[in-house]
Amino acid sequence: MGKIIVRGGRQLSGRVKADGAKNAVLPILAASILGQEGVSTIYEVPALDDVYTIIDVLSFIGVDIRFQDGIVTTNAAKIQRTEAPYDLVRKMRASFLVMGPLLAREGHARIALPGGCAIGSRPVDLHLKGFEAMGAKIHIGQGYIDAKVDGRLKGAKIYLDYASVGATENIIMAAVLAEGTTVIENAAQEPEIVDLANFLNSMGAKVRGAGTGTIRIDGVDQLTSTRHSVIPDRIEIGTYMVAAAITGGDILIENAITDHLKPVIAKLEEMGVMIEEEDEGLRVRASHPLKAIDIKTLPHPGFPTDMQSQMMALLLTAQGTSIITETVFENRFMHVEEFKRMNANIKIEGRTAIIEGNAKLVGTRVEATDLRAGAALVLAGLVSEGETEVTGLHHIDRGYVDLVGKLKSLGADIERIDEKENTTQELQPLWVK
Ligand SMILES: CC(=O)N[C@H]1[C@@H](OP(=O)(O)OP(=O)(O)OC[C@H]2O[C@@H](n3ccc(=O)[nH]c3=O)[C@H](O)[C@@H]2O)O[C@H](CO)[C@@H](O)[C@@H]1O
Ligand SMILES: C=C(OP(=O)(O)O)C(=O)O
Repeated sequence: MGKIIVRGGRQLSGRVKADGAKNAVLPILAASILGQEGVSTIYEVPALDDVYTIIDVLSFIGVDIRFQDGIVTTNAAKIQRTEAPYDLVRKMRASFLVMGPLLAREGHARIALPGGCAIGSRPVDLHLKGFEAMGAKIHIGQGYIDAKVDGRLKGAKIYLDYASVGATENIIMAAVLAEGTTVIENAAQEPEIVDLANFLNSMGAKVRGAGTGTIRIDGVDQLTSTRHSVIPDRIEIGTYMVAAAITGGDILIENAITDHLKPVIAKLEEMGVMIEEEDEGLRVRASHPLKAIDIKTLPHPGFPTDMQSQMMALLLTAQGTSIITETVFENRFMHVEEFKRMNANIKIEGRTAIIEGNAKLVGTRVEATDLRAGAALVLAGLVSEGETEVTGLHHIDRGYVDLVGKLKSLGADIERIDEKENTTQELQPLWVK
C-alpha cells in the first residue's frame, strides 16, 4: 500500500510538460491490431499502468509489442487469439476497445464483460448495437461477450443514442475494414477520437469527420504500418492548471493544445484565473480570492467529467457557493466523502453537488476512489493545513506519469512512499519501464 504525503501551503511555479494522452493512446494501441503487415511506431506513449495493461491484452492476442522510452513498436502480422480475458478487462475497461479491431480483422472477438466501476455502471450496449448493425451476431454468456461475423462486416448507418467515446472508437475501428461505408451519427467529438482517426488514416483508412458529430468511414481492404505521435493529455494539463489556480501560483505548461482545453479554460477564467498563450506554452496564474462558479459536465466540447473532481477541489477554495452537475457518469461523486474528511462542506442532491467555498481544509488520511479523485485529493492537499496522506495510488498510476515528481519540480512539498510488495514493476516482466 503506497501513499502520497502532501504538506500544504506552497505556491507552485515553474514549467511542466504533459505526457501523451491516456485516452488517445489506449484506442490507438488497440487499433494497431488492424495493421496486417509491417511494424508501426507510436511516439509520446505515457508510462502508465493502463498502457501496460493494454500491452498485456495485445500480447495475449499475439501482437508483437514493445515499449521503451516512450516509444511503442507493434507488429500485428500474426493474430493468435481473438479473446480478452476477464483478468485484463477487469483491470481496465478500455481493454474492451480490442473488440472492434478483432471483429474487423478476424471476424470474431470474445471479450469479458467489463462490469461496473467506481464511477458508474458503464454498459457497452451502444458498442454492441453498432457491431450488430454491421452484421455481427452477438452472444452474451458466462461473463463474456462473443461477437462473430461471416465474412466481412458491412458498412451501416449507426445513430448513437448517446455520444459515447468508447462506442464511437470501437465502431470506427470495426468500420475501417468493413465492406462499404459506415456513417456514425451523434458521434463523440473528443480530441482523442480525432487522434485515433489520424492514426487510422495514416495506416490507409478512410475516416472523415472525426471531431464532429457525423463520422463517415469508407471501408478499405487492408491497412499497413505507420508512425504516429500521441497528442498531449488534456486532462493531465487541466490538472496542472488547477494546481496553479488552487495555490495562487504561476505555471507554464509547455505542450498544451488550447483548442482541446476550451471548456476548462473558460471555467477557470470565469473564476478569475489568468490564462495566456505564450510562445513557450500556456501560462496559468491566479491570485486569491477566486469566484465561485457552476459547472455541468457534458460530452466534448462540454466540460469534461474527467476534470470534475479536480475543479471541485478548486471550488472549495473559492469565495461563495458553487454547483457541479455531473451528467456523464451517475456515480462520480465518491471523492466528496473524502473531501469532507478534510473539512469540506459539500452537499449532494442527486447528480448535483453544492460546494461551500472558503473552506479551511485540514490534512488527514484520505483514499483515492478513482483516478481523477486521487488527483483532486492531492490538489486539495496542496492547500490544506498540515499533512494529507493519499492512498489508493493504483488509481493515480493508471493515468498520471510521475504526478509527485512533476508537482515537486513546481515547488510542492510532496513525497511518495511505495511499499515494495505492491510495485507495478514486479508485475510487468515484458518490457522496460
Ligand atoms: C479510456 C477512455 O477514453 N475513457 C474515457 C471515456 O470513457 P468511456 O468511453 O467509457 O465513456 P463513454 O463516453 O462511453 O460513457 C459516457 C456515458 O455513456 C454511457 N454509455 C457508454 C457506452 C454504452 O455503450 N452505453 C452507455 O450507456 C456510460 O455509462 C456513461 O454514462 O470517455 C469518458 C467520458 O468522457 C471519460 O470519462 C473516460 O476517461
Ligand atoms: C474515467 C477515466 O478513465 P477510464 O475510462 O479508463 O476509467 C478517466 O480517465 O478519468
